[in-house]
Amino acid sequence: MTAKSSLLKVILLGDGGVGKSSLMNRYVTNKFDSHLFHTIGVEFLNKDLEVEGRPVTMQIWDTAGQERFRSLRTPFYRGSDCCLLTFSVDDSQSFVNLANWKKEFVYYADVKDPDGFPFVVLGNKLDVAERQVTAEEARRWCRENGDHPYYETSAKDATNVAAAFEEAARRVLAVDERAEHLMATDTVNLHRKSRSGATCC
Ligand SMILES: Nc1nc2c(ncn2[C@@H]2O[C@H](COP(=O)(O)OP(=O)(O)OP(=O)(O)O)[C@@H](O)[C@H]2O)c(=O)[nH]1
Ligand SMILES: [Mg+2]
Repeated sequence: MTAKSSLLKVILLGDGGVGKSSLMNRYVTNKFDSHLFHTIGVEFLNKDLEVEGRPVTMQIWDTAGQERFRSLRTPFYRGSDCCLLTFSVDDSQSFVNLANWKKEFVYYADVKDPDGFPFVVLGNKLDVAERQVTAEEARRWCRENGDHPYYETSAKDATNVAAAFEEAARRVLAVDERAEHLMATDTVNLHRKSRSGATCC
């Protein structure tokens, strides 16, 4: 009997033009289009994969990064299992804005435990020569803002794209496993005889 596939909702956030749609398209269809239009609102695509032997259906939500579409995208944050905070290594403002994106997500997704929530940070457009953000700067931000995994990607030549999305899935499954473990150890077994034989009442 094949194991049931877990459905994971993964959302891409980040400034307009950093490459969110391109990353989703590269990962799901393995295509790259250098003349993509700005996303309006949100779109999603599904991708089936296996993570550590477990079947997973990843529902990837791509959002409009432009400020004017904030009210169109924020209602879709709720219920996300992982958030991919995306910037472009050739655009320092998109890197500076990561903190705002994280704050916006935590607020509208109503995340109860931001420190325990799986974020993955993507520095896209690695193929572009003129960088404005160094890998060290980006890694330091990730370390200091929640110890998030960091991937430098290129939707154009596919560098690290699958690796970044697979890490997102691993992080979600790890959170689920931790929660299941806590549930299992927290539940009191009312039928088990107490070891010492002592009775409480
Ligand atoms: N060189 C290079 N260009 C890229 C890469 N990823 C995206 N682009 C280009 O950057 C532009 C913006 O990419 P999009 O994927 O539309 O960006 P977005 O984050 O979805 O933008 P919004 O929909 O406005 O939020 C497009 O012209 C892409 O072809 C990349 O890895 N390398
Ligand atoms: Mg887009």
